Amino acid sequence: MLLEQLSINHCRIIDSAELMLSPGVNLISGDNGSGKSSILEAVAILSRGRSFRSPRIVDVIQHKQDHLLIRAKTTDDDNAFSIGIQKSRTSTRIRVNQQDINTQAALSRYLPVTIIDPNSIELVTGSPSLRRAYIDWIAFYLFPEFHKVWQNYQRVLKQRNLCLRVPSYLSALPVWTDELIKAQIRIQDYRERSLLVLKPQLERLCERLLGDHSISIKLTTGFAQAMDLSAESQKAFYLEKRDNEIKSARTLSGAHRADLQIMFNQSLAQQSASRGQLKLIAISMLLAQSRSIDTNNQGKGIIAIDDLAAELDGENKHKLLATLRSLNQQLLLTTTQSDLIPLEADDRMFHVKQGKVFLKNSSV
Ligand SMILES: Nc1ncnc2c1ncn2[C@@H]1O[C@H](COP(=O)(O)OP(=O)(O)OP(=O)(O)O)[C@@H](O)[C@H]1O
Repeated sequence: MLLEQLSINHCRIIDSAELMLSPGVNLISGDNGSGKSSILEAVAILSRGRSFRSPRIVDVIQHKQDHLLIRAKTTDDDNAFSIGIQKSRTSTRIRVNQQDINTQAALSRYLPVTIIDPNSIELVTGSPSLRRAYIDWIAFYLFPEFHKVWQNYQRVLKQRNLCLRVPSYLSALPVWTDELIKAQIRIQDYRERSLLVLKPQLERLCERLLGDHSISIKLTTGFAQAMDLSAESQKAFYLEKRDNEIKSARTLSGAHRADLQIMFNQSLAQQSASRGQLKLIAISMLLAQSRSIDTNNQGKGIIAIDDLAAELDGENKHKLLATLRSLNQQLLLTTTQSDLIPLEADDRMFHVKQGKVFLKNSSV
């Protein structure tokens, strides 16, 4: 999938901008506060319905405007798509090829963007929900049916929690426990399969970016004790924990508590890696995520990096840029340094000044 054209209206400092993008490197340079990150924010909103910087859309909509509008033209093999999202404080309108569609997931299929920003380190150090979202993103793009399986799991979990919370629903607990058991066996299976695809990509990228340090990654099941996930074992487990769960009024174990355990030189990465190393681990994980969905090696995933140079020393920056070039994927890189990466024939350089975007010297 390639992002060919991006048009942004009323997104933070950007009133209106249009970018014709290269299939290779797109370098977006400008001073602090000029609007570089706002461009990536617009791409994120189109790809996943929300910004990576603020959970509230009201922060992103330009002051004195009541909505933002992001549109793009994308291509996949021989097909071209025109996609768009309009968001106000209270509503969202999504269009694909001139037709209104109902769900963000349907839009996301057209734009698999992996975003790396200075907070990406939280993928390693932050809450397990970030790592579940990370592995589920791969499953979403690799297995078209995964999204339905995931939605079903959320629905069943909600119902089961209701049984645990409301005494009059308690009699339905065994039914929803059985449903939950079935649903999480499926979720775990998709996650394991995604991890199998991810692992070799991650090993390759870590070798390039972290040299001799060893990295390994393991999926935990969301159950406190080591147990197999067979229906019988889960059933016995939930029966034993029934009173505890009723007291807590929620499901305490299961796929919604799963995690990825990231080991760095045989110790937990969060506890043993330096900040620079954590950043490189997170970048390796995110690049590997994007590589994982590119099963036919056609450059399917788009990689967007906000403030690439932040916190990396010269040598690591150099290694990262060489690695990015070798991936053969579309790249959107923001930087305050316009000479960050030597440009090649097909590359594009955009300059952003006070929310206006210029292609080299001409306004686009
Ligand atoms: N809702 C908004 N409406 C209008 N302008 C906004 C809004 N939110 C933030 N801004 C302004 O937009 C700019 C933020 O731009 P952005 O973060 O994209 O800059 P940047 O070039 O990435 O900066 P840096 O290099 O410092 O990260 C700031 O000048 C900020 O004051």
